[in-house]
Amino acid sequence: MKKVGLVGWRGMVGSVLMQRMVEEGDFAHIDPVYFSTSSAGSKAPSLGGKEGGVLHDAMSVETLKQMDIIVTCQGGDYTKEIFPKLRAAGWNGHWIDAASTLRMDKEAVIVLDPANLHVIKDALAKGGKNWIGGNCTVSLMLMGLGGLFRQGLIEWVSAMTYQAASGAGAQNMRELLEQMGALHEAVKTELSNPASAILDIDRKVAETMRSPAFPTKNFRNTALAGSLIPWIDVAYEHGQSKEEWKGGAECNKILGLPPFRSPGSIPVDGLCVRIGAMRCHSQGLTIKLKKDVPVDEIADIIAKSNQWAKVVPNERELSERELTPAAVTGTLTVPVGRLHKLAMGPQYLGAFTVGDQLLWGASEPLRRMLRILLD
Ligand SMILES: NC(=O)C1=CN([C@@H]2O[C@H](COP(=O)(O)OP(=O)(O)OC[C@H]3O[C@@H](n4cnc5c(N)ncnc54)[C@H](OP(=O)(O)O)[C@@H]3O)[C@@H](O)[C@H]2O)C=CC1
Ligand SMILES: N[C@@H](CC(=O)OP(=O)(O)O)C(=O)O
Repeated sequence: MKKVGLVGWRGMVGSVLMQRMVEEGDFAHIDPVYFSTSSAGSKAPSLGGKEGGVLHDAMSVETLKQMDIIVTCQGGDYTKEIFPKLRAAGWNGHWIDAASTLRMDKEAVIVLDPANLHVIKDALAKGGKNWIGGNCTVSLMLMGLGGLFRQGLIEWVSAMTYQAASGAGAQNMRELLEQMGALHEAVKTELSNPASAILDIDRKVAETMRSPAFPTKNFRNTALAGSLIPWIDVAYEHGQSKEEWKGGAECNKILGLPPFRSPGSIPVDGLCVRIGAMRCHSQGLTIKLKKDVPVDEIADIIAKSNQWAKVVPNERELSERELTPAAVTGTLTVPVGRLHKLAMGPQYLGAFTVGDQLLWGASEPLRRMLRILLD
């Protein structure tokens, strides 16, 4: 049985991964070895009916070297420090990683098997060893629209995103809730009185979210609750944020197309915005099709692209009920709705999609890559 080193298993992404591995019976196929950057020597968890033993030092190249496969959700700094040392020490095992550090490396494949099994299989056949999970927004878009890409129907995509607090980390999810609580606290007396003036409530809410006492440390001194943040990650190039750049760069790499902005690649671009959802990213998509395809055919292609993509008819009640973070959170379903031709012409398609960014956006592609290596 393959020795699989698990690093970052107790973090937010790692915990979701462990939960999914238990649900899918993955532990039955591996000999799990747990690592920690902070508590080596302590008791490891026992998951999937397997005794975890003790935690090993995640910084020890000597111990890591004994693994056949390493799965890490520990983060980019860890990858930057440990991965080159491990390879330099001659380790030839498989490295499965949630962090973005290695994504654009020539040797690495960005894994999302429902969309790019062919790319994964090609790389495996050529001896590939580095398997990196994609950016959450990109993976979720491809889970929803994979069929249209696969059939070569897409000329370009503009993705306007509505990204959840979880993408910024566990502390940000907590801070969002603290902000919501602070806003409610500020007006709870007025709210309990149906006769109170809404503009007074609104004024108090605005004062509260602008107050220095409002909890904003994790969101870089900005309110998210009752507001939004129209910038995610660092500035990159061409006026894009890095999150926006990843849309084009990673999407093309995942699909095995030429590099973003080079001939033969598909332009993917748009604005990435943080909103007050907990862990589901949503995207409003404008898609230029290569030809005029009827909407019912498009819906059919999307519905058949994988078992998780689900078409929501373009109707008000169904969209309100099924095409929302509240409906999707904690599930693997990726609904795609609001499908209709836009006023720009018959080749322009509007769509809206939602997905859990801790599942398909982070942990699930890693878990599935592990199974591809094991099966
Ligand atoms: N957040 C996201 O949406 C996404 C994240 N990623 C990648 O995954 C990486 C990990 O992200 P995320 O899971 O959010 O990071 P976390 O901060 O939740 O966890 C990372 C590590 O922090 C340590 N840690 C310290 N204190 C705690 C605590 N109280 N509870 C749990 N862990 C703690 C753990 O390491 P130890 O046990 O060694 O102490 C843990 O493995 C990111 O850096 C990113 O590269 C990828 C896609 C999406
Ligand atoms: N940047 C994403 C989350 C994330 O971790 O992305 P990446 O895996 O590309 O670093 C967000 O903020 O929603």
